Amino acid sequence: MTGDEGRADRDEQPSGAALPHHASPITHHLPPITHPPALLSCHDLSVKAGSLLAVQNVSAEFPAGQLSAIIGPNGAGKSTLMRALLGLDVPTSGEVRLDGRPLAAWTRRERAAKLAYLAQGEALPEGALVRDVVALGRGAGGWLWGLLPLGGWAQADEDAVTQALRRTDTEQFAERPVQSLSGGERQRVSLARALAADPQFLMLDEPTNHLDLGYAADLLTALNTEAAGGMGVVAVLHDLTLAAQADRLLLLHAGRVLAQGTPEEVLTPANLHAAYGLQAEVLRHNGRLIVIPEVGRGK
Ligand SMILES: Nc1ncnc2c1ncn2[C@@H]1O[C@H](COP(=O)(O)OP(=O)(O)OP(=O)(O)O)[C@@H](O)[C@H]1O
Repeated sequence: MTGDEGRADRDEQPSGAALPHHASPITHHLPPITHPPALLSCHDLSVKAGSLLAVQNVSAEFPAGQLSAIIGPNGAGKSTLMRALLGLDVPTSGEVRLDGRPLAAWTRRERAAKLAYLAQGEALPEGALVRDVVALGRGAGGWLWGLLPLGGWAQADEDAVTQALRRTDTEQFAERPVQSLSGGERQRVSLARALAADPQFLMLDEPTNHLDLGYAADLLTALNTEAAGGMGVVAVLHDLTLAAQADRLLLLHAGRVLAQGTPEEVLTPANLHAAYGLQAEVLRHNGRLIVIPEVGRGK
């Protein structure tokens, strides 16, 4: 029995059994049960990439219901950190926790049901129809010969695929082969594939790469919508003005945390100089931050 079930039993009053006047229902004396919000976190995490210690002593929290962006210069360790958060790379020390429990203690199937991953520059299977690609996202239980879902295919799976197509505005492409789509449209199909799994956390590595400003903004809007709906969204982003619209930022430099917090706390000229070796102005416009790097004019 879970704690919740026990609580429900205790709260239930026998039907028709009137309480004496002086006695108030027992529920009045109990504090409301509060569940801690879902959290993906890492604690003093160090991870090797090849022979290099690419992530060093990183502690950070990625709450559900928020869009968190991991930023930092090339080679800072962003992708390595994300892979470790997903359990794809094993840490050399420290640990990742999902809902307070070490990630290593979750089964592969449990992890696959909770965490969805959109890898950097992910290729889609040429020749496949969009709807079939999105359906692959429902394969957390595994696929037989890569074709048949092991757990059977229920109406709930079909509905989740349709919902994912709608949430990413890709329903219009559902019956088209993926190779007929533009880069930005394919990226939204990849996102739909990840959302079809109905994950608790959505992890994306440079999802706005190769997207024009319009598609990039659409994608960020879609991620904000998912976060507002309660999903934990963690994205590696290079564009700092886009990243400034996340709820939280984690700034990495040479594998270590240089700063973390709100965009206002992290995107300071001093932090940007320390991370990127860059003189930059940070402006506020209509409540948003805009990062303007100083670019030399040449001679
Ligand atoms: N297999 C490997 N063998 C050796 N070094 C590696 C390997 N994979 C990554 N690295 C190094 O680890 C460091 C961190 O790489 P990582 O891909 O995590 O950085 P990143 O911040 O995601 O970079 P980028 O923004 O360029 O994608 C880099 O210096 C990279 O060269």
